[in-house]
Amino acid sequence: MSRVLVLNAGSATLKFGLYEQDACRLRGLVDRIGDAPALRLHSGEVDTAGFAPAEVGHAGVAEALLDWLDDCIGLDDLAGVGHRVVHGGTELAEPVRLDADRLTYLTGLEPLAPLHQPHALAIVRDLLARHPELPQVACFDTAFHRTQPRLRQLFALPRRLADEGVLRYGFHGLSYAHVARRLAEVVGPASAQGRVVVAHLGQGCSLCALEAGRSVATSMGFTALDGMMMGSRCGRLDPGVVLYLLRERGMSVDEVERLLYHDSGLLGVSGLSADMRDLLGSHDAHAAEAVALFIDRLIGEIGTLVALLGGLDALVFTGGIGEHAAEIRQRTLHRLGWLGITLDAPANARHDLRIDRGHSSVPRGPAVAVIPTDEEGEMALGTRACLAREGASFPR
Ligand SMILES: Nc1ncnc2c1ncn2[C@@H]1O[C@H](COP(=O)(O)OP(=O)(O)O)[C@@H](O)[C@H]1O
Ligand SMILES: CC(=O)OP(=O)(O)O
Ligand SMILES: [Mg+2]
Repeated sequence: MSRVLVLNAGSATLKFGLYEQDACRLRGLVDRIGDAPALRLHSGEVDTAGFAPAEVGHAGVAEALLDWLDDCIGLDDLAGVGHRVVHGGTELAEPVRLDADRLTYLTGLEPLAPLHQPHALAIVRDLLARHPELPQVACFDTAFHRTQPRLRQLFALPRRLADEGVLRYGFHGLSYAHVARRLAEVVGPASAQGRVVVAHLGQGCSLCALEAGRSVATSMGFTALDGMMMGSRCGRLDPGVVLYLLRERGMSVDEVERLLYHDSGLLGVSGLSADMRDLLGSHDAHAAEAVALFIDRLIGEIGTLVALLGGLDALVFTGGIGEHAAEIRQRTLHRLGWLGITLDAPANARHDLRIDRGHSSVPRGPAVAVIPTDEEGEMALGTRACLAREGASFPR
């Protein structure tokens, strides 16, 4: 039976899935990297006792996971391994087999995604050393957005920089591709082909405008720092702030990078936590302000994309916060009544697939949906398609 393993090196977690044909056979993640790494399987098993020591960081955790997978499932006889590599730059816009040239190209993009790209590529190299014959495939967050019109990819910077690749790329494309795949079933074929805004709200947060199921605009840009406020990233920021910190505060480039990627967002404003659950459960005034800012920024991002789309047929929430935080959805939707949105509060509290009132009675206003994301499932599809296309010894 041909089996594909997928690995998703996110900013805070390392997720994996083992797929046999289209069925997921084993799924899990390592979280609390850098603190107390624990391996958790979706079946409920948890290995916290010495899975990997706290001090090993991303590379050590990946090594421990590969050891575990080697023992547990035998990596050698897989048809291939798919990796989430967030940045594919201008050249790579669909899943590709990894070879030395492509690895070099993708390594050159590491500064554009410092929380993700280096970790994913370190795993590729580790696997290459262990199992040189094993086909490895990169699946890109940026790929889904490469269909965007040129205007949406441009910064208002001198033209030569755009020619050199300083463009808005957008991220979370694997998540958006999965949502686009499920849209028709959840909101109906007409709305799915219409003007749709998807809010991916996890550790990283971004929004995407879809027309006929294709990305036409998104909130993230050159890097995964732009747009929506996130767990520990600032999102959209006046670039003058960066100049001020560098020149007037004498901060180094590394210190500013740390501030923007690790110390900002929900964590920076609350002073407490990057985790939305902690903030929603807190009575602290700064936690409340961080949540209020998150909602205000979310409404602004939705408004921008609705304006670019010229209207709204469906709004979709996904990602850890989008799927599980009913309070965030309710407080956001409460302020979007002007769009004709109606909220079915009990459905929202239950995290139903459809949470607008138009669903149960006469259709009215845009559909509002909660669609659980599945980046790993999307990567499994992309990896198989790539292996078939690129003529690997597939299926084995
Ligand atoms: N029940 C919940 N209520 C509020 N927030 C939640 C809930 N479950 C998960 N989250 C939030 O989702 C975020 C993680 O999202 P996720 O998509 O899993 O992250 P990642 O980007 O690492 O894949 C965290 O901020 C977490 O607090
Ligand atoms: C691109 C990005 O921000 O990803 P994540 O949400 O996994 O951090
Ligand atoms: Mg994520």
